[in-house]
Amino acid sequence: MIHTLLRPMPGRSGEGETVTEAASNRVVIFDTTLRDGEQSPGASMDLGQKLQIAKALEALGVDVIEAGFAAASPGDLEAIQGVSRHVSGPIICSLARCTQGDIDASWKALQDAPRRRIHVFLATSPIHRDFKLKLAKEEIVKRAVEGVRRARERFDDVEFSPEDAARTELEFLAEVVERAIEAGATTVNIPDTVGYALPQTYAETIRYLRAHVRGIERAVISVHCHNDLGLAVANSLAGVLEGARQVECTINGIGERAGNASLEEVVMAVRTRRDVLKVETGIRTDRLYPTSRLLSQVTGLAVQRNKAIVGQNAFAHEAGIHQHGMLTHRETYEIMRPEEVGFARSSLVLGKHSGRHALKERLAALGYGLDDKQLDLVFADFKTLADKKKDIYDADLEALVIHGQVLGAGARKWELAALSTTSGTGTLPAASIALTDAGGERHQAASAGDGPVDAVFKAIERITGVSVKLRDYSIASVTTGEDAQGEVVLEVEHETGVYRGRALSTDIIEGSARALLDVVNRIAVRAGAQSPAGREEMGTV
Ligand SMILES: CC(=O)SCCNC(=O)CCNC(=O)[C@H](O)C(C)(C)COP(=O)(O)OP(=O)(O)OC[C@H]1O[C@@H](n2cnc3c(N)ncnc32)[C@H](O)[C@@H]1OP(=O)(O)O
Ligand SMILES: CC(C)C(=O)C(=O)O
Repeated sequence: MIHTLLRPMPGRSGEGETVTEAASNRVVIFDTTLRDGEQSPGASMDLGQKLQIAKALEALGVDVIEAGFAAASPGDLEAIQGVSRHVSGPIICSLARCTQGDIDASWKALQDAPRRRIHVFLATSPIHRDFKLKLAKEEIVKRAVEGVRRARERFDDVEFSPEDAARTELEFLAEVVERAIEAGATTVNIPDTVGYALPQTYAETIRYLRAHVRGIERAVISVHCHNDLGLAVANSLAGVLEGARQVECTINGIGERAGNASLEEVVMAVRTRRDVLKVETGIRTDRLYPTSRLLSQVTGLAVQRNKAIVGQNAFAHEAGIHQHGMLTHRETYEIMRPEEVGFARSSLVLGKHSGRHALKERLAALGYGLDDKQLDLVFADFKTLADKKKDIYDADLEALVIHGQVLGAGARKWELAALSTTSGTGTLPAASIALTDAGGERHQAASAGDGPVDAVFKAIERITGVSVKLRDYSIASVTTGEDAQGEVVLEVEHETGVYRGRALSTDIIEGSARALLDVVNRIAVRAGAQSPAGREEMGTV
C-alpha cells in the first residue's frame, strides 16, 4: 500500500502526491521551531508570539509545522489549537509520548487543523532504555507499536521517532522502525537526539534502514539532527543523500543545548548544491532572512554575526582583496546572491583590511571622484583611522576628504604632532602639546587651564602666537557605536574677524586641539600665507 503523505500543497505539489512520488526529489521541510526550538533555554513563546512565528513559517513555505507538545502544558495545547485555527497551508503537528493521554491531548489540540499530524516517540537506545525508561527491548517494541496504533486510530498522518536512534543498535533500530511502519507510521524519523553522529555514521544508519527494514518504501524517512558537535546540518544532508526525504529543522538552528539543524542552512545547501544533492524544497528562500529576524526579535535570542545565511556578516566583505574581487565579479567571493535569502544586497564594509578599490568605489558613490594621487592621500588617512576605529561610516569618509589631506592640505600650516593632558578632581588641568610648522619643525609647549581643553588651547596659543576668544564650542557624535567619532566645532573671535573651525576625532580633547588648529591655519591663510578663496568656496571660513 502506498500512503498519501503530502496532501495538496497549492503551487508546490499536486493533489494526492504519494510517498513514491515525494521520494523522488522533493524534500519535506518539517519545521520544529515552535516545539524543539522552543526547548532552547530562553526561547519560550506565548500564544501570540507562536502565532506570529507560525504565520511567518507559512509564508516561508514550510511543509509541516510542529507547533508544540500538546500534553506539556495547557498553554502549549492552546498554542497548537491557535496555530491549527489560523494557519492553513502547512500540516500542523503535535508531539506526543506513546501514551493515551498525550495522544488524546494532541487530538484535542489539532481538531481545527485542516491538515494534521501526530508525532509519537519513544527512546530506543540502550542508555535510554536502561537508565531513563528502565524497559527491556521487547517492552520498547510493544509500547512503540501500541503508541503508533493508538495514534492511527485518530490520525491518518502519523510520524514515529525512535528517540536517540543514532545511539541505538542498528538491528534493534531496524526492528522498531519496521514494527512502527507495520502499525501504521507514515513517516519514520531517525533522531540524532544528542548530536553524537558524524555524517558518515549517520549516512550508514539511514542506508542500513533502507536496506533492512521491510516496508520502508511505504514511509517517508525523516532526519532530525542536533548540533552538539556542530554537525546537525552536515548530518541531515548526509541523510538526504541516502534517501531521506524529510528534514526536521528550526529557524536560526535554535533548539535543545546547541540547537537543531538550521532550516536556512539546510534549504540553501539544497538549493546551492543541487548539483550534488539532487533534491529541492518548497521554501521561498527570500523569506529566510525576514523570518530569522522575526524569531530573533520575538525570542530575544540574537543571531551571531557570522551565522551562515542569515548572520549580519553573511554577505559582508571587509578584506581589500575580496572587495576587489567582488567589484570585478561577485561570484569570486559569494556562492549565493544575498537577494535569494532576503538580504537587500552584499556590503563592502570599509575597515582596516580594505583596499583602494573599495575605498575609491565608496567615495565615488558619495560624490567624490578622486584621481589616483588624491586617492592615495585619503587612503593613507583612512588606514590610520581604521587602525583606531572598528567601523568606518560614510560620515567618516567624508570627513577624511573634507578635513584631510585632499581638500584640507592647501590651507594647513600647523600640524598636531603630540598631545597629552592631565585632569581630574583636585588636579590642576594641564596640557603638553607638540606642533610641527609648515617647514616640518617641531615646537613644544605646556600650559595649565580651567579644564583640559582650555589648557590645550592655551598651549597652542603659546606655540602659534595666535590669540583668539572662544565664542562657541560644541561636540556632536557624527557616527555611532562605542568608537564613534566626535565632531568638534568652534567659533572664535580674532582681531582679523570671526572664524569657525572643526575637526573629527575619536578623542574629544584631540578633536578640540585639531579644531583650534583648523582655526589657526585659517587665520594664517587670511593673513596672506595663501589665498583663502578655495576655503571660502567650501564654506568653512
Ligand atoms: C528528545 C526530545 O526532545 S523529547 C521531548 C522533550 N520535551 C519535553 O520534555 C518538553 C515537555 N515536557 C513536559 O512538559 C513534561 O516533561 C511532561 C508534562 C511531558 C511530563 O512531565 P512529568 O509527568 O512530570 O514527567 P517528567 O517529565 O518528570 O518525566 C518524564 C516521564 O515520561 C516518561 N516518558 C519519556 N518518554 C516517553 C515516551 N516516549 N513515551 C512514554 N513515556 C515516556 C518517562 O519515563 C517519565 O515517566 P515517569 O513519570 O513515569 O517516570
Ligand atoms: C522527539 C524527537 C524527535 C526529538 O526531538 C529528538 O530526538 O531530538
